[in-house]
Amino acid sequence: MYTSVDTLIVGIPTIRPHKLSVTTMQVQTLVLVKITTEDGLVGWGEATTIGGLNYAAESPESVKANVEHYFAPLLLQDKSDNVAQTLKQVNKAINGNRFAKCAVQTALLDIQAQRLGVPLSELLGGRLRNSLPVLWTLASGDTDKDIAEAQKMIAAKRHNTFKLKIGSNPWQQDVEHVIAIKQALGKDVSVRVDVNRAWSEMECIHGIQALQDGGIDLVEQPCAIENTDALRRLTERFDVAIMADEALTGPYSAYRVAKNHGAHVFAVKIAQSGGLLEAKEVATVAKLAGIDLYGGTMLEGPIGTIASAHTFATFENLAFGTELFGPLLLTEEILTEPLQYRDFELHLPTAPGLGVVVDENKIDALRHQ
Ligand SMILES: O=C(O)C[C@H]1C=CC(=O)O1
Ligand SMILES: [Mn+2]
Repeated sequence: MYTSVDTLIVGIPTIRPHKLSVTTMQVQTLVLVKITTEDGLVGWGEATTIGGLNYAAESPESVKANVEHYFAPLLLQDKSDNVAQTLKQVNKAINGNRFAKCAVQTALLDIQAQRLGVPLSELLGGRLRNSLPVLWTLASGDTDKDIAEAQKMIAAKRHNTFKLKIGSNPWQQDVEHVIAIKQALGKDVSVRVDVNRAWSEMECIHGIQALQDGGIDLVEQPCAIENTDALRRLTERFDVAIMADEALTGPYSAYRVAKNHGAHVFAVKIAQSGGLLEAKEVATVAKLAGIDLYGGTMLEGPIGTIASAHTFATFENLAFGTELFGPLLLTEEILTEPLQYRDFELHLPTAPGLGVVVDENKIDALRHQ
């Protein structure tokens, strides 16, 4: 029933350099998976990462190679007409490759939801909200530019919560930058930081204390991915919310962190979780352990972003909102109608499946491979 599986790599310049501790992005490389069926349905998924292999263990090129060589043959010979069984087969036959699995699962669920005539969120348990709060990440690397950018976003009613990417300078310098921005924006604007695992445990102790004293609301993945013991100790030590991000690589890792209450908040990402269904499992683990939720991004374009939105719209608890701003960081639109951002929120579409229409001519023009 599946007649083709294509993986497209699309490069889109960002609106400004986006500086993280692991890389500085000038271009985002979207990885899109397109699956077609015998009866003419088309499903889309996305497996975008950040900075090649700088952020995670899958690159755009590895996703493309593995989808073409391993996922596609499985799907093309699948006659089951049963998505759950197809996904089970894929998970049984293929180890790892969570980003690729997420893109393939998204496309299959997009097709299934279109076939049933319902928005994708309905296959994931149903929507508890039709729009999601979206913060903006300030990452120009310059304090004054970041303040001006934040003020512009507040005035335009686009974002009123900000995350600062830190960790590439000595911690004292980064903390000074954060506190200057917090002071300029005032007490009603929530400011959070993402250290992207750059600090040692001692740097975490000093840096987080200063951030907590300066009125920062949340500290994301301050220490090494594997050092979940340090993350737990920081969670016990501080009142400011400590969030696990890169440490979460699907339901099992979520369970291991949750078991010891190793974070106050989980950043749930569909790609890191290995799919939308697995992201739901991560959210359930968090709920059972009394851990709050935040809807994370791999800075995907509109397809991964709206797939994430369908998933996060089903979460009971979304105490820290989302960061589903990826498409707004890009200079080119690849949908015929852009995603709807207004009044500080992303509004979900109501059409069947993902509910978006991909502009394939635009993609052809931007494609690398
Ligand atoms: O959270 C991350 O680590 C990755 C990403 C999310 C927002 C952003 O600017 O970078
Ligand atoms: Mn993060």
